[in-house]
Amino acid sequence: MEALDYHAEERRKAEFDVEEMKIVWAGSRQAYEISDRVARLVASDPVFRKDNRTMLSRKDLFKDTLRKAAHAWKRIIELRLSEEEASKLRFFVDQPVFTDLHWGMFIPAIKGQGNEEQQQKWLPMAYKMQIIGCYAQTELGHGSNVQGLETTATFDPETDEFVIHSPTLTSSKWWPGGLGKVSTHALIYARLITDGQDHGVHGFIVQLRSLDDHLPLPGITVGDIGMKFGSGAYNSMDNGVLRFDHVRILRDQMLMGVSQVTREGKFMQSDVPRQLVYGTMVYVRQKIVADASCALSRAVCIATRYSVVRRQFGSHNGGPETQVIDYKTQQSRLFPLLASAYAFRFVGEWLKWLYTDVTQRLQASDFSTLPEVHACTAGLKSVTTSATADAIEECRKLCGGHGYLSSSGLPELFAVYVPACTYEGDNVVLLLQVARFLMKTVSQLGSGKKPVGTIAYMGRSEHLLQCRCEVERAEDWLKPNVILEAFEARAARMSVTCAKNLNNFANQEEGFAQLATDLAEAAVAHVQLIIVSKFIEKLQQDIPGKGVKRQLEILFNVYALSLLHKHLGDFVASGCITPKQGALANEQLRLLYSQVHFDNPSLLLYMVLLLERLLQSTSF
Ligand SMILES: CCCCC/C=C\C/C=C\C/C=C\C/C=C\C/C=C/C(=O)SCCNC(=O)CCNC(=O)[C@H](O)C(C)(C)COP(=O)(O)OP(=O)(O)OC[C@H]1O[C@@H](n2cnc3c(N)ncnc32)[C@H](O)[C@@H]1OP(=O)(O)O
Ligand SMILES: Cc1cc2nc3c(=O)[nH]c(=O)nc-3n(C[C@H](O)[C@H](O)[C@H](O)COP(=O)(O)OP(=O)(O)OC[C@H]3O[C@@H](n4cnc5c(N)ncnc54)[C@H](O)[C@@H]3O)c2cc1C
Repeated sequence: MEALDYHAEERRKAEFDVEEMKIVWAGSRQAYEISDRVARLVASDPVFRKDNRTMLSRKDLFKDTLRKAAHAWKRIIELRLSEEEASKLRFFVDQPVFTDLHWGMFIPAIKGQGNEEQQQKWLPMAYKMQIIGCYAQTELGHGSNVQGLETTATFDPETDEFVIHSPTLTSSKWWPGGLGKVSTHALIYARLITDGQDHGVHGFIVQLRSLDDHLPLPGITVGDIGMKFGSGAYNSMDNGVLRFDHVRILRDQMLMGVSQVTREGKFMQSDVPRQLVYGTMVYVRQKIVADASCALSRAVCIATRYSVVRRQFGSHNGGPETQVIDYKTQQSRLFPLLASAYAFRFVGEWLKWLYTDVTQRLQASDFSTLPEVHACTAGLKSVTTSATADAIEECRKLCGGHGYLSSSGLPELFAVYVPACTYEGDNVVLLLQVARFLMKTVSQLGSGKKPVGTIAYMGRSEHLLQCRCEVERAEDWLKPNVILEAFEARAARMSVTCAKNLNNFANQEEGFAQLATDLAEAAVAHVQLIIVSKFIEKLQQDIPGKGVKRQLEILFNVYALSLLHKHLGDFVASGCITPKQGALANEQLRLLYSQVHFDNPSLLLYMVLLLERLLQSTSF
């Protein structure tokens, strides 16, 4: 049977309503219709072709990218696409490009950290793309340590200006996307200095290039930092280097939404947390979680199609060889990745809600959920991108030799995706931020301050430290409450143990440094609990369509039990489950794999419907 006939056969065998499942994946019928419409628009437009990307030189790739970006903008205007449709179109063009940063960071930063006048001045030009902006925070010497940035912005009361300067080689801005060739402006993060006093890092809008001839302005040295990982991939982006030699800007070019400098040069810190200067990073981190589910679903689509079509060994009496998807080892490697794509999809939907909620609260000067939002966005960005990067590599291996061919789509997908573990915050550094939040929560348990939200379980830690999971048979692991309690007990015990061990150190900072690895692991346990709990909440919603909820329940159990199996040591060490119960969980997982198999190609193939037009380079 031809591969495509087989796919059609597999779809027909689906035990669930594939059309309804597409809507679950998209988040709503409207979102699905927009995605499908824009995906067809991109796939049918030869300008957006991607199959030649890995064969182009860096220069031709960059020209091709600019051509696509210009064509995308033209189509957005011609078709009067909405902001959501335009964002989808940029996403489906699927090539790192300067507009990612203009729309994804430069504009959000002005909206989040600029005052009303600054938004009115800069946003209309940015929306019309009369100016192109980038987000220039990282320097050659500092990326993770934002408070270590060296670029200076010194207020000159004589002229009512800031002098932007790069005092050292390591203060050179290094990495900002869009900086190397395209951006006319940058959002520069620099040390604010007034009257000799250093007020820490703040944002400044600085023009880099002339709007007439695009040449760098006086005092500006700017360029591209060169080839990056792999051919094609992120080389379509002009990540750049930038140095300032006493460049003067007007005082009103400091973003004044969070803090201000008066005409007299007085620094005014509004009664808002200084960390709002980090707000754009929080915004992008929550977007990256949803993006992880998309990248992961692409890789899993490719690996599933291969696994369904590929046959190897097992022929009897000249009959067909065995489909590799029937091998238990292939299933145990592939199906948890399929389940993870859904898990990240759903937690990404929830995180978008959490971010929207905190944005509304901030407008009412309610900062109460800011710490939790920081911990959730940092932790989920870290855990989902690390898992997705590993999963794309696993999908390459699941496809045998073909997975290493560019035409499989996997090498390019891997090369474009893996920097997500670094940009918007190194994943370990972000886990340590989560750990800081967990330790602060544990330290306050006796204070009467009741933990709420995603950390509420910590308020039940006394019970959780004693609890024993009620599992006597494999099928007991199919109960969401049993799984949830196991994950809560593991997370609570790992955090409480770290807190106890920290008390053995006279100096908390020294303890934190010595126990950093344990703290990072406790952070992962906390974040995985969030993902599991949000999957359960999704399943508690009304999910229409024949068999759709049943399939999602199977995927939930595959996701949770494969994690439990992978981290069995943590669970057993926390005392909440016994080795025998761990073995029963693994037994249940094996049973689940056989159920996922019969529907798996349909589950995945409908995602292929949405994405195969985009994976034009996938040739098998
Ligand atoms: C290409 C595909 C893209 C997919 C995404 C799709 C769409 C996205 C849209 C657009 C983006 C497009 C492309 C994205 C791709 C590439 C672009 C990449 C851009 C970048 O990489 S920008 C630079 C990113 N850099 C970082 O993330 C730096 C990481 N470091 C930090 O954040 C900070 O240095 C730190 C680690 C948090 C430490 O900060 P520090 O001031 O020293 O604070 P601490 O002393 O550690 O803590 C003090 C206190 O503050 C709290 N805190 C810290 N951060 C925050 C925060 N962000 N919000 C709220 N609260 C915060 C912390 O918890 C402490 O609180 P305590 O109560 O414990 O005191
Ligand atoms: C493709 C790409 C695009 C980017 N785009 C932009 C952009 O548009 N704008 C921008 O401003 N930046 C951008 N960046 C830069 C990016 O934000 C930084 O690279 C990132 O924040 C990591 O910082 P770093 O490079 O200093 O890594 P480092 O912090 O030097 O990390 C190196 C190692 O040190 C470890 N480490 C560091 N601190 C600690 C600690 N306290 N405890 C334990 N371990 C630690 C890390 O875990 C890591 O293993 C981009 C980067 C890439 C790769």
